[in-house]
Amino acid sequence: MRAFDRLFDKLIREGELTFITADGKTHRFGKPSPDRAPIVVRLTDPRTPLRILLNPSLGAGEAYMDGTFVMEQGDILDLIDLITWNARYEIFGERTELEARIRPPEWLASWLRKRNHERASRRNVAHHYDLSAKLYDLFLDKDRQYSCAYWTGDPATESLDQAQTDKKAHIVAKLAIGPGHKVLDIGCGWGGMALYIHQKTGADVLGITLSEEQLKIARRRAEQAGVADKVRFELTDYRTVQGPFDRIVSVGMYEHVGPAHFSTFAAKCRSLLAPDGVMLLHTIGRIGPKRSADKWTTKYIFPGGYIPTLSEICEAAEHNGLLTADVETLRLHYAYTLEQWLRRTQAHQAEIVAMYDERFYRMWEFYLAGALTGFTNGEMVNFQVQYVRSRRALPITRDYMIAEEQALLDVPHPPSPHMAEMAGKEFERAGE
Ligand SMILES: C[S@@+](CC[C@H](N)C(=O)[O-])C[C@H]1O[C@@H](n2cnc3c(N)ncnc32)[C@H](O)[C@@H]1O
Repeated sequence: MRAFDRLFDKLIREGELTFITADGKTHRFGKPSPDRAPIVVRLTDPRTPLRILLNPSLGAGEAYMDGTFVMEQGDILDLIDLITWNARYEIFGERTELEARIRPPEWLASWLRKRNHERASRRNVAHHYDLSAKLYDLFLDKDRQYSCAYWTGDPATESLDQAQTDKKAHIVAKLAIGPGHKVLDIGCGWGGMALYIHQKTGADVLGITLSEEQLKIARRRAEQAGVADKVRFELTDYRTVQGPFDRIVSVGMYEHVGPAHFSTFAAKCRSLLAPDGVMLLHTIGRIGPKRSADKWTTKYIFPGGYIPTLSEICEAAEHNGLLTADVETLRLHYAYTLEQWLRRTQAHQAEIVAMYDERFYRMWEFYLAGALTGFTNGEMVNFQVQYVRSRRALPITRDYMIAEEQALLDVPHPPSPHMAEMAGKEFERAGE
């Protein structure tokens, strides 16, 4: 237990954390804080401290799933928040002494990292997205957007549905889509973005996914909306889709690509994009140095997952003829989104346990709580990166984005003069 005590002694400075171990002993760390209620965890299996030392997130995550890591005071979000808050400057992301001694260094880990070839990608996607659609209904918004929402109002009172609608508008505005355009949505999920694009712009859209469950639902939605000839969905890997497309959008999919394939992804998008085309990539990103995803997450939640840094994204684009026209960092939007997903999951605990079991429920709760703190205390943000092939593909200022977004949201706003310039037409300001 000495190494375990040393680890938490070093780590917990603000707030109070107590472990009660299987032998009934109490190990208290940190000090009381006016901002944080004390947290008490009972470890019912004597092996858990060692498992945590060997690999903190894997050891704690598995023990939490197994029910041998029991929250006696506070919930799992309070605990992960306390740990990641304290760790944010000191040893965040560094290894425990024991872990460092037995695990390969980062260069070797990244060399050994599994490549997401096509068969592996299909298997990885099925692991996560072919879970029951009912599970996703319980915690996502009505349109089943499974990516960071865009909060324009007060996140305490704004609805998740509104923030997800605003996300779609924010992205589509950056694509400057016209009615005759052909649009590709790489990683289309349950089809919400593709249907929105067609409904708002009249463009033809092809959405691709590797999840059979998502495909069935997306196709059914297009049929029910009477637009199945305009909004098509295919079970296709990004590497095999055929172009060209005037616009490409990819939201929350790049996290599945993996660093060994960033260049392939960029080259493929370049080859699919028309010469005056525009692409918008929306992905979770890492603000610290390159690092593999943690072991618990890749084992239980996103096998093959990898969170890119902005430099990795940009390097792949630069080497493959995609001009980065615009970058936006969404710093806290995913924290607000994940908080809603976590609270909804917790509110539906009984249904989720009935659908799967206690262990699955605790796994899902641990996943969302851990992800949330990644965006509040850790190294996670969201990047929206806009690409073009030609520097003349878009207006020269960003005004068109604001005008387009407001038009999509039906907010009265004078259209940007650059929109007319872009369309090669005389601009007429409404009322003039
Ligand atoms: C987090 S979901 C995002 C879904 C949707 N864009 C959204 O925002 O709700 C990731 C999507 O990427 C898709 N995906 C992952 N790897 C893929 C690949 N190699 N080719 C095509 N789609 C892939 C998954 O099938 C899934 O639809």
